[in-house]
Parts: sequence; structure tokens; C-alpha cells
Amino acid sequence: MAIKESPSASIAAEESQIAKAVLMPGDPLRAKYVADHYLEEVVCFNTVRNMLGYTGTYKGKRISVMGHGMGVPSMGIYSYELYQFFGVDTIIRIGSAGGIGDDVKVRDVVIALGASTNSHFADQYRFPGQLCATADFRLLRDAVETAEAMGVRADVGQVFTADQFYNDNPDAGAMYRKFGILALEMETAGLYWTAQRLGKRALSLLTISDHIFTGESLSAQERQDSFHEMMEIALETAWKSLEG
Ligand SMILES: O=P(O)(O)O[C@H]1O[C@H](CO)[C@@H](O)[C@H]1O
Ligand SMILES: O=c1cc[nH]c(=O)[nH]1
Repeated sequence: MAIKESPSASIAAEESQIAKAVLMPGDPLRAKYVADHYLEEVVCFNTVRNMLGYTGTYKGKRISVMGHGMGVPSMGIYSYELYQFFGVDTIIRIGSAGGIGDDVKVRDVVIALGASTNSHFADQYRFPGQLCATADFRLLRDAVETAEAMGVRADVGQVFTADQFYNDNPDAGAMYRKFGILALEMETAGLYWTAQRLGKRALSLLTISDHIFTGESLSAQERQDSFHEMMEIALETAWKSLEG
């Protein structure tokens, strides 16, 4: 397929092809899964670098879903381009995470109120202080209400966005835990900062796929079933964010 002319470096699409609300998993095949299982009248709008992006309808409203890759730099590129060049208003990350907190179990959904991080992505802003990476309140409230209505256990709190998946510091997890951090992942701070800088809306939903301290982890089948709950909360929250 020929690559289209595009206003952005990494997404080859026209603005009209992308909805105002976009769900984003790290894995582009999880994006395809959402498109295949939940959206109707689906059109693929991006294949550059195989970072698959789709737009379809969910309960009559247009919603897009696209992978964002792993790590803050990758999230920084895709979220910036979607917000800045394609008129996207809302991004909801649908990711996996390692559990840290005592109360957090595998299969739980975590709704990220804010993200502490060791990323230096925000240095570019020369913000005179430490910039909090926080969720959009209305999206967070709608996600909490949706989870409650679905009867899904969802923990709301702080996550840690790490630049490392393999961390040479054996004490890091215990320190995160001391500060009440629920889960460890690799993109939320980058998404929240980008949204804040551009005056847009963002939320990160995470499913606990493994636990750093208990060693528990989900089987492939369990991962799929648990991720459905997060996907449905995200779709309903995105749907509510859209006018009309
Ligand atoms: O499952 P995703 O959304 O990719 O999220 C988590 O999984 C990846 C690491 O395996 C990192 O991207 C981390 O944030
Ligand atoms: O980033 C991640 C994702 C899942 N589990 C982890 O330990 N880290």
C-alpha cells in the first residue's frame, strides 16, 4: 500500500480519518484486537512502522484505536502527533502494568490518577519546578463510574512510569511501594505531560499483568479476559467524552 502524504512524521493519514477520541495500547496488535472485536465499519488509517491505527464506530460514535509502542519517547511522538496534527481531543491509554501495591492483584484494573517517573521527557518544557503528570478529571470520573456500573474492581491512584523494563536497581520497587504507588509501567507520564502542554485530555487505564512482589502473573487466556474489562471501560469513557 502506498504511504499517503501526511501532516505528521509518523502517522500517514488525513485528519478526517481519525476520531476525536483515541484508545492507545502499547501493542499495535492489541489495537487491532479492539478494532476487530468492538468497532463497526472499521477503516485502517495507519500502517507506518506497523503501528496500526483504526477508526470505526462504537454505539454509533466514531472512535479510533492505535498502538503507541513502548516507552515515553514513543508515546511522546504518537500522542503529540495525534493531538497536534490530527485534531484529537482525548487519548485513553489501555496498557498492561506490573503490580506494586499490596492491595493490587493481577487482573485488577488500575486507573492512573497521576504518574511519578524517572523520565526526563518534561525537561524540554523548562518548567520552573516539578511538573505533576495528572489525568483529566472528567475522564477519570467517567472511567470510575463506568467500572462501578460494570461491577469491575478498579483501583485509582498513582503509578510509576519507568524508562527501564529491566532495572539494575533491586530496591526501586520497595521504594515505589513505600509511597503508595500501585503499579509500574512505561508511558503514562509522557502521555499526561503531552496532554497538559497541548491543553488536551488524557487518561491511562492499566490491567495488572504480573506482580513485582508476589511473582503472580496471568496466563495468556487470563490476560485476554482481563483486558476486555479495561477495553470496555475505555470505550465507554471515550464514548462519553464525545459530544452528540
Ligand atoms: O502493554 P503495554 O501497553 O505496552 O504497557 C506495558 O508493557 C510494555 C512493557 O512490556 C510497556 O509498554 C509497558 O508500559
Ligand atoms: O512496564 C511493565 C509492564 C508490566 N510489568 C512490568 O513489570 N513492567
